Amino acid sequence: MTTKTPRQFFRPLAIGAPEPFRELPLRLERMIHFVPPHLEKVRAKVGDLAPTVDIVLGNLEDAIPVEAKQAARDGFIAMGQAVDFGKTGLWTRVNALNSPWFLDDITAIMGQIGGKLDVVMVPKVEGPWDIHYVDQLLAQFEAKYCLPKPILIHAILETAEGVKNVETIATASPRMHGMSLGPADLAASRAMKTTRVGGGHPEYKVIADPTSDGAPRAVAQQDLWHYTLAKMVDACAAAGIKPFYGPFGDFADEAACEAQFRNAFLLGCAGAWTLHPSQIAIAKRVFSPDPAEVAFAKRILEAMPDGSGAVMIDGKMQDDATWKQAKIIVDLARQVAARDPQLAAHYGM
Ligand SMILES: CCC(=O)SCCNC(=O)CCNC(=O)[C@H](O)C(C)(C)COP(=O)(O)OP(=O)(O)OC[C@H]1O[C@@H](n2cnc3c(N)ncnc32)[C@H](O)[C@@H]1OP(=O)(O)O
Ligand SMILES: O=CC(=O)O
Ligand SMILES: [Mg+2]
Repeated sequence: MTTKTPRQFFRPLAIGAPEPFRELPLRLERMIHFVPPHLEKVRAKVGDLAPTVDIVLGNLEDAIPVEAKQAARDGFIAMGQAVDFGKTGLWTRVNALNSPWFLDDITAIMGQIGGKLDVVMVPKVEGPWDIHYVDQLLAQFEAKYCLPKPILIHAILETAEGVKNVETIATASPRMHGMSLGPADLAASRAMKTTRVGGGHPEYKVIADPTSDGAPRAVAQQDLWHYTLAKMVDACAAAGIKPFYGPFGDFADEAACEAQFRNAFLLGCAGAWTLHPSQIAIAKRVFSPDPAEVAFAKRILEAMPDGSGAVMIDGKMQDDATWKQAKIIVDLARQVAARDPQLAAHYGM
C-alpha cells in the first residue's frame, strides 16, 4: 500500500486547519457514556451526569429510531451548547458513512458546536479509506470555522472487513484517537449465531475427554471476543492510539458486565461504553487500577529509581520490564487521582 511520507502525514489537510496532534492529549477515558439525545428527559439531566463520567457521547446512529434522527442531531447540538462539560469529554457517534444522515450530522455539528467537540466516533469502519474521507472533511470544517484544536476520530471495529484491516485503520491518520470493539454488529457481519450484545456465551466452550468411570466431564467456557480484542489492542498500541471495549447489553447482569470490562482492562483497553447509568460505577471500578496493585507498583518504582537492574520484592523478581508495567499503573492512578479525591486517598496520592 502506498503511504504518505512522514512530513506529509502531519500536514493539515486544509489550508487554515489546525496542525494534527503528534501525541494524543492525556485524558482519563474510563467510560464513554452513551446518551440518546432525542429524549428531552434524558438530555435535561446531562448537566448533572457530565461530572460523573469521563466522556459524554451523543449517539446519533443505531438505537435512534429513523423518525428521531433529526431530533437526535438537534438534541445533541442543544445539549452541547447548553452544558459546561468541564474536564469531561464531549463526543458524538455519527451515522454510518453510507447512510442518508452522515453528511447532515457532521455539517450541522461542526457548524454549531465544533469548538466544543473532542471526538467523532465513526461506526462500521471498513478500512483506511473511511478514515481518510472523514479526516479531510473535518479539516475543511475546522478551517471554515477557524477551530483552534483538531477533532479526533474514534473508529468502531464492527465488520469482518474492518477487523481484516484493523492495522491500516489504526495508522490511517494522526487524527485517530482509538477504536472500540462493536460486538453486536461484528457478530452480525460474521454470521455468528448469537443474539447478545457483547459478553460470553455458555455454548462457546471446550469439554474434557470422557473418563471410563463416566464421571461428569469438565467444561470451560471460552471468550468469544478474545481474538478480536487482542488483535485490536495490538493494532492500537502499535499505532499509539487507545483501544476500548464497546457495549454490554444485559444491564441486569452486572457481574458479567464487570467480567467483560475487566478482561478488556487487563488486556490493555482504556475504557468501555456505558449504555445505562448502572454501568457507570462498574466501568469506574474496573478501569481505575486496584489500590493494592498501585501500592505494589509504587514499591517497584521506588526500588528501581532509574528503572534498571533487578531486585526482589516479596519473593518476586523485578527488572526494567516490570518497572515499565508498574509505571503504566502508577501513571493511570495519578490520572484517576486527579479526577477522584476518594480514589486519590486510597492510592495515597
Ligand atoms: C448494540 C450496539 C450499539 O450500538 S450499543 C449503543 C447504542 N445504544 C444506546 O445508546 C442505548 C443507550 N441507552 C438507552 O437508550 C436506555 O438506557 C434504554 C436502553 C432505552 C433503557 O432506558 P430506560 O428504559 O429508560 O431504562 P431505565 O428505566 O432503567 O432508566 C432509569 C433512568 O435512567 C435514565 N437513563 C437510561 N439510560 C440512560 C442513559 N444512557 N444515559 C442517561 N440516562 C439514562 C432513564 O431515563 C431513567 O431516568 P428517570 O429515573 O426516569 O429519570
Ligand atoms: O455499535 C456497537 C456494536 O456492538 O455494534
Ligand atoms: Mg454497531
